[in-house]
Amino acid sequence: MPLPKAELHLHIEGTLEPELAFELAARNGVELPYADTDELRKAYQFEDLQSFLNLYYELMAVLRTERDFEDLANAYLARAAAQGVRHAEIFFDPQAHLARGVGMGTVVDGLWRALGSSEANHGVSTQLILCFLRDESAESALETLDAAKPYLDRIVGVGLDSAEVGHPPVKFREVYEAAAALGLRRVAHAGEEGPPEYITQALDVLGVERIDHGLRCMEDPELVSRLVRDRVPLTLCPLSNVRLRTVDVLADHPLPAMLDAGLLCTVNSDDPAYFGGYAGDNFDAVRSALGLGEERLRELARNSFVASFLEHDEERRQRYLGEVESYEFS
Ligand SMILES: Nc1ncnc2[nH]cnc12
Ligand SMILES: [Zn+2]
Repeated sequence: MPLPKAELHLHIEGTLEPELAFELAARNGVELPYADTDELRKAYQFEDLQSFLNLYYELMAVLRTERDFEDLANAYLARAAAQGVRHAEIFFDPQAHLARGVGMGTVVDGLWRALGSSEANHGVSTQLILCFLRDESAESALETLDAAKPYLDRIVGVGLDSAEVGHPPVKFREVYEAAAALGLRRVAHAGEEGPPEYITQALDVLGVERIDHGLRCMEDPELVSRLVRDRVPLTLCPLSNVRLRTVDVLADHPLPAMLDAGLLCTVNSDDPAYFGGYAGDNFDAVRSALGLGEERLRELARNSFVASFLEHDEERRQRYLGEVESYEFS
C-alpha cells in the first residue's frame, strides 16, 4: 500500500497521456501532427517552461466534449488513487478551452462528472481550482472569473499559471481581489522560473495562501524566514523541475535543504503525463535520488493534508492525517 497523500499541484490538462490524446483525436476527428504515440512521446524533450507549454496547449485540441473532460479526469483519478492519493486539488485552465470555442460549462460539467463520483469510484476526494493564464491579459482573467460565476459551487479557489517570467503577480491584483470577495481560496505559481520577488508579490498583492513551486525562494533568506514563520505551504514538483530544467538533476534538488530550513513543503506531479510520473512516482524519485528517510516522507505526506483546503471537513483531514501517522513503510 502506498503512503497516503494529498496532491495539491496538478494540472488536469497535464494528465493527458499520449494514448488518450490519440483516442480523443479519433473520436473528435482532430488531426494531430504526430504519426503515433511513440512519435508524440519523442516530442517530450523540453528546454524550459515555454517549450513544454507549446506542446501542452497544442494537445488540448483533442479535448472538446464533456465526455472528453470526464474521461481525462477519470484516467487521472484512477492513476492517482493507485499511487496513494487520497485527496486531489485539481487545476484547470479554462482560457485555453474558451479560446478554442469550448465553453466553461463543457469543461466544468465534464470534469464534475468524474469528480462528483470520485470518492465512490476511486476513493479520492477532490476540489477544483480555476487557473488564470498569466500570459493572457488581466481583462481576460476578469472575463474568465465572470464566466465561472454559475459554477462557483464546484470551484474552491483560483490559481495563476502559464509562462511566468515577464508576467508578475501584480498584473492580476484586480481579479484576485474579485475572487477573494467571492469567497474563493487563492494560490499562484511563483518562483518556478520567475524571481523570488514574484513570490513576495503573490503573498502581498494577491493574498495567496499557498505558493505553487516557490523553488527560487531559496535565493532570498529573508523570504525563506517569512515563509517558515507564516507556515506558507509550497507545492513542489521535483520531476517537473528536472524536465523543465529548473534543476539539472534530481540529486541537486533543493528539497532536503528546504525541509531542513523548516519550509512547509509538499511533493506533487504538476503535469504527470509529460514529466514522467504521478504523485507516488515523485515521492519514490525523491526518496531514491535525495536519500530521504521514512520520517521525511511522512512529513511530506502530513504537510500535504495540512496544506490542503479541507477546512470545510476537518474530520476528513484528521482521518487522512491519522492514515499518514499509522502508515507502515515496507
Ligand atoms: N509547471 C507549470 N508552470 C506554469 N504553468 C503551467 N501549466 C501547466 N503546467 C505548468
Ligand atoms: Zn504547475
